[in-house]
Amino acid sequence: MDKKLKIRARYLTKEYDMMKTKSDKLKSLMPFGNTNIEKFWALKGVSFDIYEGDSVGIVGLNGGGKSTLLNIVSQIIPPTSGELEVNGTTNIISVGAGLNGKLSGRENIIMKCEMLGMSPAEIDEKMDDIINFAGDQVIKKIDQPVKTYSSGMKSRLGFSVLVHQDPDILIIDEALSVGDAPFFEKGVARMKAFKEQGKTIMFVSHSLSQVKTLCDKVVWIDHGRVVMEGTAAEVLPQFEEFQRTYNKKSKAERAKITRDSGQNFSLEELHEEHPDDPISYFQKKLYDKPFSWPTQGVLGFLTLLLIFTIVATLKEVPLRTAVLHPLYIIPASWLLVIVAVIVVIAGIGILTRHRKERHVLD
Ligand SMILES: Nc1ncnc2c1ncn2[C@@H]1O[C@H](COP(=O)(O)OP(=O)(O)OP(=O)(O)O)[C@@H](O)[C@H]1O
Repeated sequence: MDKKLKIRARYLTKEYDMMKTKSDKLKSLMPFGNTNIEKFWALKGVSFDIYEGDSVGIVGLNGGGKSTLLNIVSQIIPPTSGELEVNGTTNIISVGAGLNGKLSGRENIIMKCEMLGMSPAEIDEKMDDIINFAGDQVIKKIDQPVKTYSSGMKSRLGFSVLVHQDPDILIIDEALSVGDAPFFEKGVARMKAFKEQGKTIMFVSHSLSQVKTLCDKVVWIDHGRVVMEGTAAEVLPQFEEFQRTYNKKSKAERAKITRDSGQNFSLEELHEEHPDDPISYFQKKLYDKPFSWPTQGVLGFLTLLLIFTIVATLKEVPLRTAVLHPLYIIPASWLLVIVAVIVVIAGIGILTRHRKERHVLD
């Protein structure tokens, strides 16, 4: 019988804003300011199919895009473009993800279990098992705020909640790397049990021996692209060889490779590489598109009109009179200030754009 397709990814991309200063953060909140912020492509067209019962390891160098990919598959963050189909309920575990630092360990267990649709009676029944599985350190601090836990303790707590659920697809980011040997063995035993039940697993780890133990397929991602996929025996030796060579490069060389690779990418080029696939795979999702200049102009005009109407209403001046004689409602000195502010904002925009272009050319 054919295995069911669980996850189908086509040309997933992710573009992040590189917010370096407070003003970048402010700009990113405004529809008009976002276009000047430096961008970084963390994923550049990742495609794969994962079937029921597959246990897939995602390997790659630091910053290769593994966590970004898992967060997209778990639907925690949206992709910039591409198509994702997930058939089944997913659950992600990464260091501290989804835990609230202000709540105690016990309250976090309740919160996560409720979010996963468990009833209070079910949560009560599983509570002791979850706490015990997380290990001695967590047991001792279970009624203290999670912000006082080490990252390893947070991860073990999250992992323990995960393995006491019944999701179709388990998505695990580095969770097993932070435990001691007994925790790792318990974790591996649970994962193997999940595998035997036919669950689908996606697993990110820097420990290649963990990947070898748990995964029958491996996808190697480097600088946002799939380099190779196959069995652990096929992929891991080549990845290790690549890792050895890469690690010989200086820190500066590695930083340059990452920076260049994050910037030298466009959706148009990706489409040119795959001309037979639907154009919709290579278009930014609506929420990721910056407003075009004409749209920005129309929105700016409508905003000013709204402010004008509000001021006219507050001053009880009929709108027609206010339009014909704007100085009735806005004193000339205010007008001067408004014009000056607009000129300064436009000037800063032009200057930062000019600086950014120079920086890219340098
Ligand atoms: N929110 C963000 N804003 C800007 N850049 C980001 C953001 N999150 C990740 N990045 C960048 O995207 C790239 C991929 O990051 P990601 O965490 O997905 O890689 P990774 O393979 O999981 O890395 P590691 O193995 O070190 O955990 C990195 O260069 C990272 O600096």
